[in-house]
Amino acid sequence: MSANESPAGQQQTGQTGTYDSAFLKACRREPVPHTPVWFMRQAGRSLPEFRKVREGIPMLESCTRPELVTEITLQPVRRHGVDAAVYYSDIVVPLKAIGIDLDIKPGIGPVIENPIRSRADLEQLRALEPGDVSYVTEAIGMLVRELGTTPLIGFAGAPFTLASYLVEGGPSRNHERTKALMYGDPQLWADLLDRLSDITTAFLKVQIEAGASAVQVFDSWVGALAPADYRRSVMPASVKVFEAVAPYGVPRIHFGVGTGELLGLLGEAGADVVGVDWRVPLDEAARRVGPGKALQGNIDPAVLFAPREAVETKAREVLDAAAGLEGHVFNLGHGVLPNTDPDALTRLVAYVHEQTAR
Ligand SMILES: Cc1c2[nH]c(c1CCC(=O)O)Cc1[nH]c(c(CCC(=O)O)c1C)Cc1[nH]c(c(CCC(=O)O)c1C)Cc1[nH]c(c(C)c1CCC(=O)O)C2
Repeated sequence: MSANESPAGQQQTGQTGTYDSAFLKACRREPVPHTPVWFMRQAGRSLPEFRKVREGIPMLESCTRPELVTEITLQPVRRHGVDAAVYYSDIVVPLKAIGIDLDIKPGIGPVIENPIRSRADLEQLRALEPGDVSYVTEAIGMLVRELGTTPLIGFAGAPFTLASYLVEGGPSRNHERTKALMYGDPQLWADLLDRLSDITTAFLKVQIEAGASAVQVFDSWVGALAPADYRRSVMPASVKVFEAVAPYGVPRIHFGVGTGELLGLLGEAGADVVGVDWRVPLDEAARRVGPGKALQGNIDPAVLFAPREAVETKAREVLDAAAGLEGHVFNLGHGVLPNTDPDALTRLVAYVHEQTAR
């Protein structure tokens, strides 16, 4: 039995040697040698070595170059000693790959040339074929060889968060056009989310088949919804994604921001691990999510700008709140902010490892 096989001998992942890693054990709610740590947006602008290799290369182009993707994905693993790598890409990469005219504008985010607001617009959303993102398969192949026993997390945007970009045409504070479509034309909305769930699923499958050891679904903006609306108009599409990737047996993480009132439903949607932002302490989050799930989180990313002692006090609070959990993956409550001092992240990883060594 190789290290990436379960006791039953079932092949769990294409990435050899990661099965016994602290990160995957925590996701499976098994005892761990230390609490595993990784950071959302760990690969990116907070690192000088990232800015150096990305110089002059637009974001979306960088995602199509396997050697560059491999280097950027490895940078935070080398520097911080995190317990998992997160694949360098973006939630809009599969949309670009099926021919949607979009760009990622520095300092703004994804901007869509022809937003989707009518039934005719829906035709822009064709199915994603693995061949559309062959660079992802190639990059993950290179990465899993380089990473050894460090697991690689693949990811995709959840249907609601992708829909918000597509309908608004770009980032939005209030998601008003998105909600207008959701309330005003429920059938078109349902069809839109259903197509997006197939694209999200296809993108996750490519990453798992290439060797990713876990996947995270980012529903970053879903906290804008009331629970009843989430349950009726969004949850079915997310459930479909989690069910479709379940047979692979890799842990599925489900993350959103401002989801205090939605945590129970996020748990119900089917993931193995629920990501929690900094607004709800993890012990309370565990009560809301219910049994049988690991939790991920949840230090406020802005805390990293405070002096070391304050960061450690906050990290200690997170660890204390997590003490009774079935499984805990330490993370921020949202992505690393661009101006974060990388050394503060390195120190935080060391602190969590040292405080939780068993
Ligand atoms: C909502 C969302 C997006 N993209 C993503 C999400 C979900 C996570 C979240 O909630 O923060 C996911 C994402 N985007 C990126 C990653 C890389 C992997 C990692 O986490 O390290 C991940 C996981 C790279 C990126 N994605 C982006 C950058 C920066 C752009 C650049 O370097 O040119 C990176 C490194 C751009 C992007 N792409 C998006 C935004 C809002 C932005 C920021 C715009 C800006 O402030 O410049 C859409």
